[in-house]
Parts: sequence; structure tokens; C-alpha cells
Amino acid sequence: MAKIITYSPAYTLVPTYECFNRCSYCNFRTNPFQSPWLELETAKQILTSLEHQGIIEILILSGEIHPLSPRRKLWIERIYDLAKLALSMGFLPHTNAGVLSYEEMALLKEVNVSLGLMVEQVSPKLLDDVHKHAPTKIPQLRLQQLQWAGELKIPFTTGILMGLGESKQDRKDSLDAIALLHGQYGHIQEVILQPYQPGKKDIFQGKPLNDEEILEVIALAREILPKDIALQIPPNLLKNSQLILKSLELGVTDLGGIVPKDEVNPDYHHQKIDLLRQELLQQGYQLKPRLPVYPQYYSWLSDSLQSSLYQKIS
Ligand SMILES: O=c1nc2n(C[C@H](O)[C@H](O)[C@H](O)CO)c3cc(O)ccc3cc-2c(=O)[nH]1
Ligand SMILES: C[C@H]1O[C@@H](n2cnc3c(N)ncnc32)[C@H](O)[C@@H]1O
Ligand code: MET
Ligand code: SF4
Repeated sequence: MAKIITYSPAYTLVPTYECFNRCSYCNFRTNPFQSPWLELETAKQILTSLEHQGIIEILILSGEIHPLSPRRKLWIERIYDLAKLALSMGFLPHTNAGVLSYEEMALLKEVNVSLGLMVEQVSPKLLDDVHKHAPTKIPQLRLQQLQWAGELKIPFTTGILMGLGESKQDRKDSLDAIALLHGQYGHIQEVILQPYQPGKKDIFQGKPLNDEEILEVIALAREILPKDIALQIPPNLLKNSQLILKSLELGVTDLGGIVPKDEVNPDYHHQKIDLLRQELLQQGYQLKPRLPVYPQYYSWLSDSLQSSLYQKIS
């Protein structure tokens, strides 16, 4: 029997690329005021063109507006409206818009089947380097987000970014912190193991992890995280199919959003899904689409979100 590996047929909407953080590894951001915001009309055209293509998830991924900016409220409203629009057109939204206030998180819960935020790494050392100009990457702030998501009963996706200059112990600490919060609230549906990959725009001088190091983190994550958390790795950031297969052997069960354009790593394209499916099948793995919320959390969602979800399944 072939082992099942999942992926999410997705499309990424970007409310804005402007971001007041400056993570040195980022290939996504522009400076504040340098990117127009995505208009609802434009989003509607994009979503219309995506209908009947098997796309399930709309991943809303945004640069961040300063919490004290007078534009913050408009920005959250735009994200809310984009998610609501996607829902009304039969898609299932999942938003990662960086660090939110408790009220913002509660608001976005209404129109998203799950939310996401990467922990990155809990080591405060990174604040002297890659996160020197990225105030929302303060580890305590990110962990508090996971705690709030737990309190609000929001099915949550998180993960670590590897290759930022952290030590092995730092990675272990980050995974332990995620496991601890999941132990308290049971809300972490998946953990993304994201290898940093250099792009054309970033200014980070560090070296990405090599294959052995990546595999070591996967094994460690599988050991630390409880079995009900799915392990995800984006296949376009792995060098070759061999490495993808080895990841699956070590316990990766999900390949994340397979999208036409990887907005975070635009220099790394996804392999054609049919090719990937065939390659995996030859090795005894069956690639299957999944929803952006895992079944054990369906009952956490509002009646309205549950009915959107059941329309997708039936
Ligand atoms: O749902 C998420 N998917 C993330 N993904 C996977 C995503 O589902 C897609 O593969 C594309 O990145 C979307 O543009 C990432 C992929 C990358 O190459 C780099 C970073 C991310 C980060 C996230 C993330 O925070 N949340
Ligand atoms: C949305 C998520 O994308 C990840 N991210 C940002 N830049 C890169 C990069 N160059 N390579 C890999 N992942 C990256 C961070 O972990 C962020 O939280
Ligand atoms: N700005 C958010 C974060 O870093 C999500 C997008 S990153 C390209 O957490
Ligand atoms: S990774 Fe996210 S928070 Fe950091 S600069 Fe890029 S968009 Fe902003």
C-alpha cells in the first residue's frame, strides 16, 4: 500500500509587499509606502480566473504595517475583506500576516479556516543579526502569538526557518517551545521546516544548511513533535527529488502549498505537480490534495466556515 503524502493546491494573494520589518533574508518586502495594496476588484479578477482548476486554499501572505500606524486598521480590514471574498467564491483562506494583536487575531478567525505564523527561531541572538531591524521577530512575541491562537482555538500552522545562523541547540529549543505550546492547547496542525534559500533580492550573507543538516533537523523534529502534528517541507526549496524522498522517509508527511508562484522564494519554482506525483508514486508514495485545515479541527470553526468546508469535501 502506498503511503499517503499530502499537499495543498493553493494560490497566494499578497495584500501588500510593504513591510516595516527588514529581515535580512527576505526577498519579498519593499519599504513602507513603496507597494500598492491589493484592491478587492483586482483580487476578484484573479480569483475568478482560478475557478474550476482544483485550487482549494487561498494563502494570504502579507508584509506588516507598524502596529501604531494610522494605516494599520485599514490593512487588517483589507485582509479581512480579501479572505471574505475568497470564501464567497468557494475557496478556503489561510492567512499569515505576521504578528497580530489579540483582537486582530480574533477578527481574522471569522474568515479563515486556519492561521499561520512562523516562530523562525527562539534564539534571541538573531536579534543582533538577521532580525536586527525586525521588531516582530522577537521570539517572545512570536511565542505569545501561538499562545493566543491556542486560547482562541484557532487551528494553527507554524514552523522554523533554518539556516539563519542558529545552532543545533537553538533548533531544538525552537521545536521544544512549539511542542510545549501544543501540549497546552492542542492547536498546532502542522510545522513547516523551512530551509532558508538565498534569492536575488536578499542581503543575508549566511550559508543555507546542507542536505545532511536539513535531514538531521527533520529527524529531530519528528522526535520532538507529537505525532498529531504534520511535518511539512516545501519541495521547491530542496535541491533534488532524492532529498525530497529522504525527507519523507524521515517523517515529512506534507509538501505544503503547491502554487504557481512562490511569493516568498520567487527564484525557486515548483516542479509540475503531475511529475512530482509520478516520481513519488514510483517510490511508493501517493500524493493527495488536502484542505488548509486538518479534520481534527473542523469542529473548532464557526458554522459558517464549516459549511464552506463541507461544500469542498462533498
Ligand atoms: O502557509 C504557509 N506557507 C508557507 N510557505 C509555503 C507556501 O504554502 C507556498 O509554497 C508558497 O510559498 C506560497 O507563495 C512558504 C514557502 C516558502 O518558499 C517560503 C516560506 C513559506 C512560508 C509559509 C508560511 O508561513 N505559511
Ligand atoms: C513567511 C515565512 O517565509 C519565510 N522566509 C522568508 N524569507 C525566506 C527565505 N529567503 N527563504 C526561506 N524562507 C523564507 C519566513 O520563515 C517567514 O516567516
Ligand atoms: N511578514 C510575515 C512574517 O514574516 C509573513 C510574510 S514573510 C514573507 O511573519
Ligand atoms: S520576512 Fe516577513 S517580516 Fe521579515 S521583512 Fe519579509 S515580509 Fe517582513
